[in-house]
Amino acid sequence: MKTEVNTGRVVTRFGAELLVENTEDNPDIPHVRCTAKRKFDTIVCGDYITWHHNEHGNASVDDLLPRTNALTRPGYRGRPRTIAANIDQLVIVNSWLPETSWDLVDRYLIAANQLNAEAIIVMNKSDLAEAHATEADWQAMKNYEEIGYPVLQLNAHTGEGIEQLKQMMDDKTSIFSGRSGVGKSSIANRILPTSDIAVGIISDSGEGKHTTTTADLYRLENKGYLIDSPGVRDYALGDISTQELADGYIEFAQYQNNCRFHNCTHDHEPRCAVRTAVENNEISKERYLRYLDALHTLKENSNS
Ligand SMILES: Nc1nc2c(ncn2[C@@H]2O[C@H](COP(=O)(O)OP(=O)(O)OP(=O)(O)O)[C@@H](O)[C@H]2O)c(=O)[nH]1
Ligand SMILES: [Zn+2]
Repeated sequence: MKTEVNTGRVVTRFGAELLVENTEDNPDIPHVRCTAKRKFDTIVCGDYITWHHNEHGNASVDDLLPRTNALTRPGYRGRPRTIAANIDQLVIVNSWLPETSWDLVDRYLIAANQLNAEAIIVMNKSDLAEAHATEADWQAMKNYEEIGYPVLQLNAHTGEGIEQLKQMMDDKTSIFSGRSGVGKSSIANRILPTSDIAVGIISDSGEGKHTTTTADLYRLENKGYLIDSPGVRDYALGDISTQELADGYIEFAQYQNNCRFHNCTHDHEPRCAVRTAVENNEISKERYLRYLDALHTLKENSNS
């Protein structure tokens, strides 16, 4: 008979074995290794679970608690596979070399909206801004701030902006996203208190090699977490509908109810309130044009 119910958060998984952070108040041990039955194969990094100790000094998973959201990737035969759960915030990392693609930033913002997560836009390599940032880039950054996204200038080499980013990650579970070479590892190294403590616990005990198919949960200062893995980092937006695309452009929301057609795609439809807002400079023309590009690509793909 079970005599106890404890709560925990999944740090990482190795097959049927989970490394779990003990989230009980004043825990006797900070981490516990739990075995999970087949029905819990879907449990991923970031999940909250309940667990109990069993006779042999080990522990078992009792239940998977409800998720606020889950990050998925196309897996076997394109079927979505969950890789991480309960993400509060996407930290979208960009740099000046490789240069920033505002299309990609928009796509991550759509993904954040889909996940119902917050988003921070980080511009790393501030030392290269003077040589590479154009007037249009500064305009784009200003526009993101105007519509409500924080934009942070950062330098992972000097540490500029790092404290501010750390504070923005307090009390939240974040992931870093962005293309290769923008500085995600460099920033993570500055933010993580010590490298990989938790994962060391399980791999030292000879539990086999850690695979990259799962993600890892890192505890930050002030009750924050970072979920990280190669799969999380190059997370890309999956198939979305035209409605989901428009929803990702959050500044359209206050206008779209005034469009003549309730299912207006804000393209060629007459009396489109979003287009009027663009003409009146209430919505950034550049972002609207990127929306139209994305819309047309989406329509082409659904026709092919
Ligand atoms: N000039 C400059 N270079 C930086 C800065 N931050 C990182 N770099 C350099 O950019 C390169 C890429 O940094 P990484 O941290 O490996 O980038 P990443 O995003 O983790 O790359 P992937 O692992 O490929 O996804 C390295 O040579 C870093 O030293 C910065 O603030 N300024
Ligand atoms: Zn419209």
